[in-house]
Amino acid sequence: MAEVNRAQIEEAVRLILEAIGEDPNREGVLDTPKRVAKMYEEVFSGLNEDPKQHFETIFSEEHEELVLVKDIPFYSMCEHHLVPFYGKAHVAYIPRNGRVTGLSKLARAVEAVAKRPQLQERITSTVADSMMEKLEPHGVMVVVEAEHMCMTMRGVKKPGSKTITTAVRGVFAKDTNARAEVLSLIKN
Ligand SMILES: Nc1nc2c(ncn2[C@@H]2O[C@H](COP(=O)(O)OP(=O)(O)OP(=O)(O)O)[C@@H](O)[C@H]2O)c(=O)[nH]1
Ligand SMILES: [Zn+2]
Repeated sequence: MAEVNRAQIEEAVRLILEAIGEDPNREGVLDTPKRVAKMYEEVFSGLNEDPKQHFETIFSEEHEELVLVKDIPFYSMCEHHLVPFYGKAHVAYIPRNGRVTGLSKLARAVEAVAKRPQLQERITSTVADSMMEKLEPHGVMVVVEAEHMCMTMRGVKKPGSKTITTAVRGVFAKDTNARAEVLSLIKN
């Protein structure tokens, strides 16, 4: 995939500054195009990353029971408005055939998927599907809760409103108790 084109972003930001009626040569904003380009390179770095690559680390460990990493903070950018949405992701899975991955890899996958223009639903399902494909577990459950700045600072203006999305795969799709266990652990 193409790397971020910083010069092009700088040019675009200069144009935006001009278009909103700012003077792009004013001292305070002179370096803003450069700063924004650097920031976009950072916040969109996930475009160059396949979340599945993080699940190459597999330990052979006979634990065929729940693993949950909860309260993984993330920041993403809404693909409709390019403003942030952010919150927490909770990632659970039940390993199979000794295919246990590193705990940090669950957080790394969330990060890789979040750092792109995104929808909350797609973050949730992409993490779940990547884990299903690479770890072949009994099941995966991903819960994401977030606040969308496009709904708080503008538009409908509903600060404090939270969006919760879930993706359930494998055993979690069939077993209400398995889902309930994860939800109660997330709440406590
Ligand atoms: N499903 C989904 N919608 C999102 C997400 N982030 C932002 N949106 C919504 O995307 C929609 C875009 O709606 P449009 O009518 O095309 O754009 P808009 O006129 O700016 O909409 P308003 O936000 O209602 O002012 C809005 O309803 C946003 O709330 C997300 O992660 N998932
Ligand atoms: Zn938005």
